[in-house]
Amino acid sequence: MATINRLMRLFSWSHSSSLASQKASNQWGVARVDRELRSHSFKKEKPEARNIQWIFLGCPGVGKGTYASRLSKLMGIPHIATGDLVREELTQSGPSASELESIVNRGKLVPDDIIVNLLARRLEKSALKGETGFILDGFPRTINQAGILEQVTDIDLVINLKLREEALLQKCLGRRICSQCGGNYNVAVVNVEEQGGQPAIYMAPLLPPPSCASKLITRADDTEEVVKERLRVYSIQQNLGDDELGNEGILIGDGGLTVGTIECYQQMDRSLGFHYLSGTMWAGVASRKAATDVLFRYELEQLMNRLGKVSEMLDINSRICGQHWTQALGLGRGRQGPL
Ligand SMILES: Nc1ncnc2c1ncn2[C@@H]1O[C@H](COP(=O)(O)OP(=O)(O)O)[C@@H](O)[C@H]1O
Repeated sequence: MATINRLMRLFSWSHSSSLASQKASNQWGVARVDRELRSHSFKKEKPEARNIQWIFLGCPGVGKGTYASRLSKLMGIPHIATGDLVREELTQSGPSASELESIVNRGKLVPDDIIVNLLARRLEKSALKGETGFILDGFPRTINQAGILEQVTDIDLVINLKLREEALLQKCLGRRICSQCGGNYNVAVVNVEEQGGQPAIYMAPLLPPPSCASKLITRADDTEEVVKERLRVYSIQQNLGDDELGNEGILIGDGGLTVGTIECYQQMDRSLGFHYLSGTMWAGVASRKAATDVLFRYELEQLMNRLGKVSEMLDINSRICGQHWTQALGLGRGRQGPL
């Protein structure tokens, strides 16, 4: 049975449950997962029988959504962003939506039980379509979420992206969405000076086509005050996890890959199994701006075509990753709280 189906057996408990009833019943959590696990056989699937299961983590504005959605299109694997699931939920009317809206618009994290339930519903849709893999974006964000995911999936790769706070703030404030087609753009020209040994960062804007230009809207939680709060919440998670995040393992990046640099993309390529092509891809790339442009111009398409079967990719990944991602996150040590 597909991994997603196993996830669904675990996650599906009340698709119609409201925020209030979920809170009242307080029935979601690791204890419940443990109970469910005991009543089912959760034999892990053979990697060759399913598609990839990757995770993109990183601060608000780091670009994980952009990168994940591009990979998703290229590989034909669903891109599941928990932030999008939350925003979809906000379009529903009712007391749950307004309570959720107040959490999101204050820059806080949505409680684990709600986010897990939203994810379960999304995965059920995937399962009905016969999809067997995913690129998860923005989940897990707490140790509890990571523990739940770990119990029901075999995560192949976790990519942890990072960027200096000045650049993150500029990127979040520059984000725009086309109210008609839903396309994501960024009007900010990110230009952060070199400081204390940290390299300068330049990122060109990602401008909309003329057809979207007059229909751009800004997310309600992308105001300076809320972005700063989201970055603060995220940095608490990072600080708690940094000692483990730096470990070599399936969680790639030394405490996170700093995006916007050639090295980041090279390291990401290697980790995704593209290392044997990096020499060709990066030869002659002279500046950071060029590196960013090259990455997106290539769209990784040619690389993916040459990469071949998913099983081959998994094999490459397992050779790279000496340590399981939960170990890298310190889950084995009974830690609780945010990542
Ligand atoms: N895994 C999660 N756990 C808790 N809350 C989440 C999670 N994913 C998304 N959210 C909520 O949705 C909001 C928007 O998420 P997202 O679009 O990923 O934004 P960003 O990464 O830019 O902060 C978050 O600020 C948070 O309130």
